[in-house]
Amino acid sequence: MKTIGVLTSGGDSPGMNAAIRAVVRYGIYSGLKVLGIKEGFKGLMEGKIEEMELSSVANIIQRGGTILRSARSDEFMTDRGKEKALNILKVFNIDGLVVIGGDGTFRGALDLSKLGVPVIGVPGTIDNDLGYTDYTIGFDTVVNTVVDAIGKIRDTTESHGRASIIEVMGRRCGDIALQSGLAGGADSVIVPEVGLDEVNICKKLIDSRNRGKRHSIIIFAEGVGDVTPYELGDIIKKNTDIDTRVTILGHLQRGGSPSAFDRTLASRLGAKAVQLLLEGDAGKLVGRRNGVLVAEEIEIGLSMEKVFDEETYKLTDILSI
Ligand SMILES: Nc1ncnc2c1ncn2[C@@H]1O[C@H](COP(=O)(O)OP(=O)(O)OP(=O)(O)O)[C@@H](O)[C@H]1O
Ligand SMILES: O=P(O)(O)OC[C@H]1O[C@](O)(CO)[C@@H](O)[C@@H]1O
Repeated sequence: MKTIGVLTSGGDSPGMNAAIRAVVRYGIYSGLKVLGIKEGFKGLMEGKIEEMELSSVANIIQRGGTILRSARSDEFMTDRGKEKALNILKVFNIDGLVVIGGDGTFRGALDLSKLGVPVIGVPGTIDNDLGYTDYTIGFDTVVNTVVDAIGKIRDTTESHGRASIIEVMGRRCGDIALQSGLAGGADSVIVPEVGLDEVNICKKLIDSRNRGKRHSIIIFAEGVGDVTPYELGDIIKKNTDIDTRVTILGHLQRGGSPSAFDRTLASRLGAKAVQLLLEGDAGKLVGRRNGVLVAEEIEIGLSMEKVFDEETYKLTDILSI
């Protein structure tokens, strides 16, 4: 193995830069030439590639976003798109590839692996929606960002005696809502894994109001579906007469400097990805389970079920009585 490429794909996540830095520095330390592929699989198909030096990744460990930029590409999902990508990999003599992204990115990696490309996936997504790893890079930072936002929203919610519904990201996975809900002392957490029980939410609000509680915080995961946070606000007003406000945290959650946890995870996983390529042990996803770094076959890692943390869900409910 002489030359490796690295790309970031899907939604960016805080810590992606730390992972790029680790791949580049560990690669160069190991005697490899490292190429940075811009804009994910799209940039790969278009040959948007440049050599990375030690200095290319200086001063980025603390920065959010991704210096390689990210993209989502439908064309890459076609046979023609993958043919283009394979061609570019040959033109640039890329012997191994590190892709940093979420489950969609890993499905793309699996396709490339089946076509004979030695590829390693590094989990960079805020959603924490992958079953084979306890944490994805970016999740910890986002939870801290959301907890900080909850604290600020709580101040004004309390002053006005309202209920605040705060929508957080996480397409099909309630982990961001769940962890930030517990850490932020939310009264209710609504996640796609459980769904919305508006009767129970209204009952809880009335009970706590009757006990003298002046305000409530409801965390609403964006992937819940049928009812929007605004519709939930209307339902609450109609059934409890409690004034509600909705805050959609949106992309504010994905920016900002990564936490120490995410920087550490990204650094360790980026280096492990390069190690596996050097050992000829490609076609894997790297991650962390029970504090230990792991590597799973891409297909197996993708098929591992993401287990919903019922215990934390119940605890959040109990502690908010
Ligand atoms: N089934 C698939 N087969 C091949 N390539 C795929 C597949 N699904 C997604 N991809 C490629 O991976 C890219 C990123 O996927 P996606 O938009 O789902 O983000 P992601 O990697 O899941 O990250 P995030 O969880 O942050 O959204 C897609 O734009 C597409 O090019
Ligand atoms: O960047 P976009 O295309 O708005 O995507 C937003 C989605 O990406 C994620 O941030 C990561 O998958 C989701 O939580 C969110 O639904």
